[in-house]
Parts: sequence; structure tokens; C-alpha cells
Amino acid sequence: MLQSTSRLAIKICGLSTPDTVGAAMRGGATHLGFVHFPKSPRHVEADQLRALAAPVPAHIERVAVLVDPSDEILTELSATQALTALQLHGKESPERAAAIRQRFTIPVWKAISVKTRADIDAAKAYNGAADFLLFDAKTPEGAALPGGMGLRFDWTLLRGAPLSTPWGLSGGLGIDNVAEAIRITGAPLVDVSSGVESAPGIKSVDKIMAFCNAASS
Ligand SMILES: O=C(O)c1ccccc1NCC(=O)[C@H](O)[C@H](O)COP(=O)(O)O
Repeated sequence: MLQSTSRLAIKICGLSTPDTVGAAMRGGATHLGFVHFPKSPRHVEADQLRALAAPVPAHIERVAVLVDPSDEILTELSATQALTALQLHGKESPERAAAIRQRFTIPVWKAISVKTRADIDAAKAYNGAADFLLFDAKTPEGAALPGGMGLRFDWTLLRGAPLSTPWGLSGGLGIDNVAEAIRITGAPLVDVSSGVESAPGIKSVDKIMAFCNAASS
């Protein structure tokens, strides 16, 4: 889980190679994200995830990103013993999030798709059901993926929002805008995927390092 320190948490999401996992760790990322969703160019199988996470020290979180996962998929991923959290990035209800947390005894993150302030207000339904809320941009109806599209939402919507569950900011973050995003929202955690890629699904070591530096500056 996100520790209650004043240090900014950084999650590099959609990692799929050892060299980019290494770059994220060297850059100071606190969280590494692994997408398990076959339609994604960032998809990693359970065995691949286990191998990628093997050299990661215990203090760095390993988060699986999932879209409406079945219990069968969750059982397979749990068996890797590589994960410290599950990020639900589909249409999982608060009841489903709570049930997953209880059955798999692991912290659950819920991605909240945001376009308007009402979307942020509605996230309170997950208080007590999810351990962490990740505010991400709403992707258009019919989009290929529910995340990882480089889309951002109006960050000022988060100003003054009464959030009682730990949270983070995602969606369209990059080297050139992450510092401004932190300034506007006060986000304790920032999450990036396509903003540190050279092509969809291809993470860049240089961009990961630059993002971590920009976020921490
Ligand atoms: O990244 C994916 O391919 C993906 C696929 C299915 C569900 C979620 C996915 N990504 C979720 C993330 O956590 C991303 O980091 C987040 O949406 C931000 O992405 P980006 O705007 O590209 O930085």
C-alpha cells in the first residue's frame, strides 16, 4: 500500500521487460504496474509477471492491472506470489472490489474514470471497499482500452474533493506536465504509462528516468 509519508509515490505502469523494470527502480519508482489484459499492447502473462517481479525488492510495490477479472484469473495471478496490490480498471462495482479484497487478501485499487466532478464524487461509493483510488481519464465509448491511452482530465476537478480513501493521479501524465499536475492536485501518487513509451507498449528507459526526475523535482 501507499505509505503515509510525505514522499511522492511514483507508479510506472505497463512494464514488460527487465530493463525497464530496472530503470523504474533506479529512477525511484515506488510502484511498478503490470498489465494483465490480453487486448493491451502491455499485456504480460502470469509467468512473465512473476519473472519480472522476482528481482524487485520488497519495499517496491508490484501492482497487477486488471479489467473485470474473473476469480480464475485472480487465482492464477495470486499463485505467482509476486503482487502487493490489484488494480481494478474495469467496471467492477464496490461489492465486487470488496469481495476480491476479502477472497484474495490483498489490497485492492479501483481506477475511477473521470470526465466531470460527478465522477469524482461518485468514487465515494468505494470508501471501505477499495484501499486506494486511482483517478484516470475516461476513455471514449468504444475505445480499445480503458486506460493507457495518454488521455488526461481536468485536474482542477480534484481541488477540494473530500477524499477519505488514499488516492493517486493518472491519465496523460508525462515528463513535461507531471510537475504541474502535482502542483494543481497535490496528488500523493502519480501513475504513468504511455507518457514513458516510444511506441504503444514499448517503454523507454530514458523517458522513465526523465519522468521520475520531473516528478521528484
Ligand atoms: O495500459 C494499459 O494498456 C491498460 C489496459 C487496460 C486497462 C488499464 C490499462 N492501463 C492503466 C494504467 O494504470 C495506466 O497507467 C493509466 O491508464 C495511465 O495511462 P497513460 O495515460 O497512458 O499514462
